[in-house]
Amino acid sequence: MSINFYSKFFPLIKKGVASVPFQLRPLSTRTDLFNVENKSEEYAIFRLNKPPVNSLNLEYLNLLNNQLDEFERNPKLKGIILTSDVKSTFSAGVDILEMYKCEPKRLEAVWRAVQDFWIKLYGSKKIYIAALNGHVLALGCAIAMSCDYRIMVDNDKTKIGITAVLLGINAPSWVKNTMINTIGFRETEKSLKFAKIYNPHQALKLGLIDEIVSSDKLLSRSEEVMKTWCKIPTLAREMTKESMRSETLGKLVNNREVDVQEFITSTMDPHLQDNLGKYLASLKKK
Ligand SMILES: CC/C=C\CCC/C=C/C(=O)SCCNC(=O)CCNC(=O)[C@H](O)C(C)(C)COP(=O)(O)OP(=O)(O)OC[C@H]1O[C@@H](n2cnc3c(N)ncnc32)[C@H](O)[C@@H]1OP(=O)(O)O
Repeated sequence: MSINFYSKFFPLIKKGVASVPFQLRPLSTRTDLFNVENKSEEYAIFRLNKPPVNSLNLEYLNLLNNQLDEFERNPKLKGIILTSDVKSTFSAGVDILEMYKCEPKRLEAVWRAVQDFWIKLYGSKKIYIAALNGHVLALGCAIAMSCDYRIMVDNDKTKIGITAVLLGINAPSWVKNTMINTIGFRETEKSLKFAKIYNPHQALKLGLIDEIVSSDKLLSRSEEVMKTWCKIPTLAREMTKESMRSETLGKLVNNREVDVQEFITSTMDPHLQDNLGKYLASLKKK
């Protein structure tokens, strides 16, 4: 049986494979905002690099989405280690400036790009290992949870979690489902309702991350895990991933318009705008 989980949801990607042979692509890609280092034919390291906190605005999301497509087009590539070159932060989530005093058209484009990113990442048949070098907040946490495995630095000051509710935001159902699939229903309910933020040891206990290592070992340990996973029979691994994830994935893929409208309506609400303004000011005041 031929299986291509990703292209089931993105049929056009198949066309890309046909028209642009991957052998012609450069081995490594470097932009100002991220860096892809091909460690072997089988896996690459993908480093986010948008200081100060890898916040995700529309242009950045589009850039990252293109790179995820690029990975999918390479049939020899089995896995990607996703990490950050920004000191002490993996990602602080969506760029709050995209949500504050925003134009509905732009907000819609941002949210569609966020959906695309999650669908590509959660739905990828490749192995994604998150090497969490620093804070992992809000959408950053959803991204980490969408990877297959999470390794975090051993630093008590490093935070991971989703505090959307403090901003007056109800996390979308695909974020809730991703978290439920990671730490279970009860812990997700407590985590989201009470805006819980965890240090690495608390997160490990909960199953939100899988391992803690010292910062100097973060990449070497991630590569060790990746090499082990690359030895697993590919087709069986892909089929297992698909069978574990297709139901959750389908809930957003088949419901994108409702999710977009809910996000726009709730974000444009004056109370939420007021909260966002205060929150931004508090971040700047620090
Ligand atoms: C899963 C999604 C759930 C619901 C979906 C609803 C849609 C919303 C999704 C989101 O992701 S909203 C984003 C929420 N993110 C946060 O609340 C994180 C906020 N940031 C922080 O807590 C901290 O910045 C930090 C990541 C812990 C890093 O702390 P540090 O002390 O190192 O840096 P500092 O706070 O001084 O920040 C530096 C600089 O960056 C600005 N900043 C921080 N986060 C964001 C952000 N998300 N968007 C835009 N800008 C951000 C901050 O204001 C500082 O700016 P300045 O240098 O100009 O002062």
